[in-house]
Amino acid sequence: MVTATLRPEHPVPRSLARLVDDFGLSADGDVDDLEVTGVTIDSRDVAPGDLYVGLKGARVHGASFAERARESGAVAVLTDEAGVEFAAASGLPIVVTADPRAALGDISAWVYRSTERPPLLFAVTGTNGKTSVVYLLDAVLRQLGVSTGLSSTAERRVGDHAVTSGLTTPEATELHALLARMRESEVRAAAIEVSAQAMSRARVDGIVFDVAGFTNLSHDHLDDYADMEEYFAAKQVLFDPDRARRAVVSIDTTWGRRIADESRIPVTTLASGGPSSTVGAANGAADWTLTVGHEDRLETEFTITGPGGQSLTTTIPLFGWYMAANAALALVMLVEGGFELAAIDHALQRDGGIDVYIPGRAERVSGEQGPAVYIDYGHTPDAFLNTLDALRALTPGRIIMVFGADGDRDKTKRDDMGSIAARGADVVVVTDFHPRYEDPAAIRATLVRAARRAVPDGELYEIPDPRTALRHAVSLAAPGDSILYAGPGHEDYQEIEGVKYEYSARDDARLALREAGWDTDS
Ligand SMILES: CC(=O)N[C@H]1[C@@H](OP(=O)(O)OP(=O)(O)OC[C@H]2O[C@@H](n3ccc(=O)[nH]c3=O)[C@H](O)[C@@H]2O)O[C@H](CO)[C@@H](O)[C@@H]1O[C@H](C)C(=O)N[C@@H](C)C(=O)N[C@H](CCC(=O)O)C(=O)O
Ligand SMILES: Nc1ncnc2c1ncn2[C@@H]1O[C@H](COP(=O)(O)OP(=O)(O)OP(=O)(O)O)[C@@H](O)[C@H]1O
Repeated sequence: MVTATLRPEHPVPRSLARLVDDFGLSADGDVDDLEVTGVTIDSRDVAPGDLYVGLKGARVHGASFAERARESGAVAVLTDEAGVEFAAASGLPIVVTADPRAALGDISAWVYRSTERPPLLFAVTGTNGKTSVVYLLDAVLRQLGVSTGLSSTAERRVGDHAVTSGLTTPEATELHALLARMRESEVRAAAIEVSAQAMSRARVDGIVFDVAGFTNLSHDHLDDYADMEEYFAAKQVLFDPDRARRAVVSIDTTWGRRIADESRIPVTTLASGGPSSTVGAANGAADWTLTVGHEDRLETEFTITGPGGQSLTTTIPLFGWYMAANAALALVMLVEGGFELAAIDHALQRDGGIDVYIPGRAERVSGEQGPAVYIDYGHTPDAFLNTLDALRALTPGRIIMVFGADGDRDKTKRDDMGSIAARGADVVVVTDFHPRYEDPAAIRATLVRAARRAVPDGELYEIPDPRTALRHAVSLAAPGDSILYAGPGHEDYQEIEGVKYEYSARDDARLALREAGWDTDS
């Protein structure tokens, strides 16, 4: 599936010969009179006037798509030595550099002039909470009257124009095009989600963020990284002076404490406490602290208190300590980005709290009557721990949890996911998520085994089809109960053996509720 990208609508042509000179590249073919108006690494995304970059991939060399790129209007190819042979048949001039991926950020910035008058740039990294913080930043900025842009796992957005995202963090070509589009649209501030993979694969190269935020670090992606230390190191790079000017770091995990201690940029710390906190407010050493006030299923009240006793009390229309922690991080990032706390307070009081919608994050799809049903994007042990802990405090009845695990992704987290679900919920329904190329029965078996080991006599069902699993959960639920369907979040597909089948958990849950005679949110 190729997703749409946002590019400048009125690109300014750049001389290819000048690019070759400025970057010390070698050219095979005549580049003298050529101009480029864009750059992409995907032949399916080529626009007329593009420089097509053929990257060596895990499956195939991108240069082998040069002919397709030419048919779509590419004017030249940039590739490595190995790619020259593949690109030759296209007849396009070929520009060569030893490591095109390493050059991609700077070259994209040059083509799109994206570093000229950029918006105020916020970056958010961490295992869980990145998307949430990005949406929270965006919401408060809008409430302050600022024109915004964002890049998240769910969507890329410039003003009110949005497209669905492919990756969490776009490749450098797409990201610089997005920033150029933001400049065209007079966007003043942008929030960008930065994954560890993005740092490891040079996707945010060529950008210096004004404020970088760190949420937390917990078990995930150990298919990509050898261990937690390597995973941490990938994220820590964001807090170097050539990547970010200043940082706001949650020190709820010891990893955050390390970033705060080891970083060479100014760091403001935040302590929120909470169930997975390993440091927390208890050590009293943070610049800002979070206190959670009244909580119910519809909103959470919280206070942040900072240097000199300055404070702000507000609400988010979401449940859970962890969402308040995400909001606190967003607010402190805004303060570090130059917005005055008093102005933020004024806007939030005027609007009755933070006016945010985060697609598929603890999103309630049920109505007033019947069980509460939440669709969530949680797919890590720590996400399970936090959402279940928050839900327990708000659920007078039973918690029924429906979940599966990603195929072809970190298998080592499945045991913890199964056992945390069994311990935190009253009933678990194990189902299929995205099996990809793995045997779905084997994925379920691991989750079921872990759940049984943790709670041997727990109520557990194994139902492969997610639609049937959800209906079974609804049939078990009564008013006062909560159903937490963790995994699919905002997604509108299920991926099986390379094919993405249409499936929206949010829509299906609404349908299942109506079938059972309960009302829904819409
Ligand atoms: C493991 C990994 O990172 N793979 C990425 C990699 O794929 P690949 O090396 O297999 O590429 P390939 O299919 O061999 O193709 C080689 C080149 O040919 C190009 N191509 C390919 C086919 C075609 O028709 N035309 C074409 O031009 C491709 O754009 C690519 O440049 O390059 C592709 C192009 O950019 C990425 O889409 C792909 O990300 C895959 C989809 C992926 O799942 N990545 C994950 C690990 C990831 O990055 N995740 C993080 C989120 C983590 C979180 O949950 O927090 C993220 O930031 O999204
Ligand atoms: N601060 C937090 N601490 C722990 N878990 C959280 C936190 N914020 C969100 N979560 C859980 O993680 C899930 C994913 O949240 P979110 O999408 O904001 O994180 P993310 O870092 O963007 O993840 P991804 O990159 O996979 O999209 C949520 O649905 C929730 O279950």
